[in-house]
Amino acid sequence: MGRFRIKVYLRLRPSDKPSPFIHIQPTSSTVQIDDDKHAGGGPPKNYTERRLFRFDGIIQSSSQEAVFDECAKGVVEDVLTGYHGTIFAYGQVGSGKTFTMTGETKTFIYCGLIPRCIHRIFEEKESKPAAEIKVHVSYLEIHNEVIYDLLAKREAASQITTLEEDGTVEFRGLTRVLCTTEEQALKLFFEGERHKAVAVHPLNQVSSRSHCMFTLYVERHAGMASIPEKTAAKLNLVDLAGFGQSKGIEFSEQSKKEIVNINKSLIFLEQVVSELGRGQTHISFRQSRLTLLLKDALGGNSRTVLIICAWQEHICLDETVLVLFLLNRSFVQSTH
Ligand SMILES: Nc1ncnc2c1ncn2[C@@H]1O[C@H](COP(=O)(O)OP(=O)(O)OP(=O)(O)O)[C@@H](O)[C@H]1O
Repeated sequence: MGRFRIKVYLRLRPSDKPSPFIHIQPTSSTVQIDDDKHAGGGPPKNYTERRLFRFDGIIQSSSQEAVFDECAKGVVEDVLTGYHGTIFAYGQVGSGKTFTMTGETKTFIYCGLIPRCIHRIFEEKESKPAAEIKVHVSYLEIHNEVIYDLLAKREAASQITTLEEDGTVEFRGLTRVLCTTEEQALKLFFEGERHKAVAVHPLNQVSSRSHCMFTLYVERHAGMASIPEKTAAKLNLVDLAGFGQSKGIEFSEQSKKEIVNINKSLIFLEQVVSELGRGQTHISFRQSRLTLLLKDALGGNSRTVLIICAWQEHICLDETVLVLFLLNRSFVQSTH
């Protein structure tokens, strides 16, 4: 299968006092960030040569439903016709990744992409019984470079090993549950959420300390007039742990270890992105659990959407530029 282009969206966390150095041009989907050398802050010196960033879309104050329609709906429709899909959120601590992927779940209007993807898949299953759609789910997290099964007892989870089959990454030992209803899938997702590794961080009271992937495996067992073949595809929904500086902040030994592991795995991710951007023949996917986890998504065998979440506050400007520069350059500049 040929390489699909990865779509990149920027979601800016709402702010009462956005940095005056950030200029958003919604019509051209670009963000211009001014140099702030004189004020002693602003973009890190290495990155000053380029500060205009282009996206497939910029999300500022859209509803959760609008974010689903713009970023995720097309991927889910493709999964229903047999293409693998991946949607992942990346950004600084507290920038809105979990809000984007999970959302606030008490009322549907604030639900994020994962409950909405589940809803759309079961809507299709129920409206087309002749297609005999079967849905399985799994949920894993990578915490300190160990893979845990969020649908099983935590201590059993480190038995999971990764293997590559038919060019896609599979996880041996990971629980996969057949769900016949939307409620069942949602219940498993929320149960898994409760097992995630979280901690208090100065930028976020409930900060994810692990990379999490919820997967829906969708099989169509009977062909139909619109889609004659039987199909099988998976949709990976990934909420990455946030990167962040730890300078000047008191953290426990456990938190320090988590921060080192998170930042290290995100650096490996950026390396892979950069290798892909340069068109290298060998891509170092195997250097961390995270890059292996995202191999399908980045390597071209999947419809992939990256949502970069970012703060607009001036105090976070260095990190915002860094995230835009590192992940955005390979995907977007080469494609527009
Ligand atoms: N677009 C948004 N609209 C409204 N509230 C938001 C938005 N983005 C984030 N928030 C709020 O900001 C807080 C932090 O967001 P969230 O937990 O999603 O960040 P995160 O990027 O997942 O952080 P971490 O990396 O620490 O896990 C939450 O209370 C969330 O509700």
